[in-house]
Amino acid sequence: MAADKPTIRWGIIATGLIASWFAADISIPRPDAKANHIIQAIGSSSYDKGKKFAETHVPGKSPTIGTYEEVFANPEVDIVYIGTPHAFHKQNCLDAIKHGKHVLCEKAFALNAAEAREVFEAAAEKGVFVMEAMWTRFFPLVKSLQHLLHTDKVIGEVKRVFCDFGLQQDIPALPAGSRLKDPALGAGSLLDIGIYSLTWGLLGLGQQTEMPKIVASQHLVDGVDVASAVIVSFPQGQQGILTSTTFAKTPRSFCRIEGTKGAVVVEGFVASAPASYAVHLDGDEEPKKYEFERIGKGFYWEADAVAVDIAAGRKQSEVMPWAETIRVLSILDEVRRQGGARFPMEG
Ligand SMILES: NC(=O)C1=CN([C@@H]2O[C@H](COP(=O)(O)OP(=O)(O)OC[C@H]3O[C@@H](n4cnc5c(N)ncnc54)[C@H](OP(=O)(O)O)[C@@H]3O)[C@@H](O)[C@H]2O)C=CC1
Ligand SMILES: O=C1OC[C@@H](O)[C@H](O)[C@H]1O
Repeated sequence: MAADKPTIRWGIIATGLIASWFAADISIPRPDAKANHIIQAIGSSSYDKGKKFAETHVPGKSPTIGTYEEVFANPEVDIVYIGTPHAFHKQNCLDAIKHGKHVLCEKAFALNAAEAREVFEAAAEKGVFVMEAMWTRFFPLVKSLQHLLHTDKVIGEVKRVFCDFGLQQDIPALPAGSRLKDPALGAGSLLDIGIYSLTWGLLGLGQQTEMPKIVASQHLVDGVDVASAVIVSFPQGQQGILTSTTFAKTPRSFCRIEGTKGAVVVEGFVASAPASYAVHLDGDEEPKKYEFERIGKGFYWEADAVAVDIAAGRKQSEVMPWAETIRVLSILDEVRRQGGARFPMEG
């Protein structure tokens, strides 16, 4: 373990898909890691699930297995990683914060902006670090793209971003308790995958912090949105045309950013770290391709950033600050207001 880097001890709550990806990824030895990551504790609804999770995804180590509450109360845990369904994020965050733990909570950070505000107020009062795990914002590809678009302005003024994310999930065929089907768990394509289209749209259009004008339409099946189409418009005329669906797997996902001098196409799956983007400048015969390598899936980029922020005493990330989580959720709130998707606990 490198002594010149911060060391952070994680408590992971939930043993589902994302928790398994996160645990495996931060355990990968990386020469360029910015932090040492220790998985200190696993919290689960079932001891057996926790034990199996540890054996499978944290092999050779012996994290403490317990309930969520035991993870929150564990003095050897610095930060709690929350990988539960959307509907539980607010309470899980509040419980962790109450025990003085830092928090990294999966996207979507909460069901709506009001819930997120409640969590950030609690974090500010307790003086702990909290961040939404919108890992996309930490990809080296995304950082490179933002620099190319907004610092070097290689394609001129960005005018439009098109982003679509489709995942084929046969929602009616899923079991009743699935987080993708049950509105009480925060189900719906918008919070699950539409949030990626929105993220690429906001990042592609620039660093605006204001709320855009929003026009949205959703298609609901049994109260769950299976398709969402959103147009965000900013005062200078920039527009994001941002869609998501669980009807079909759209061809490897898609993101195209158009400027006054050319366009950028992001190639690959926009929810996992894409491998490349291509810059098509007006008048050029061939696009210029920028390629990015990674090991594992790439969750360690956000985890490293969190560890570095905490070691520096910061309470928020500059890359995914509280105000941005609230802005994203406020946009999603408005999309659902226009589109009709409601969660039962919202009344
Ligand atoms: N960043 C990314 O790429 C991804 C992010 N996500 C996000 O991660 C979160 C979880 O998604 P995912 O891992 O796919 O979900 P899963 O359904 O695979 O896992 C959720 C886990 O939460 C726990 N849980 C607690 N209460 C319930 C309940 N009532 N019903 C179901 N599970 C419960 C369970 O763990 P236990 O029983 O051990 O307590 C369960 O295994 C979501 O916010 C999602 O948007 C998901 C996939 C990818
Ligand atoms: O964040 C996500 O990305 C990958 C998808 O499989 C998953 O449903 C979603 O939560």
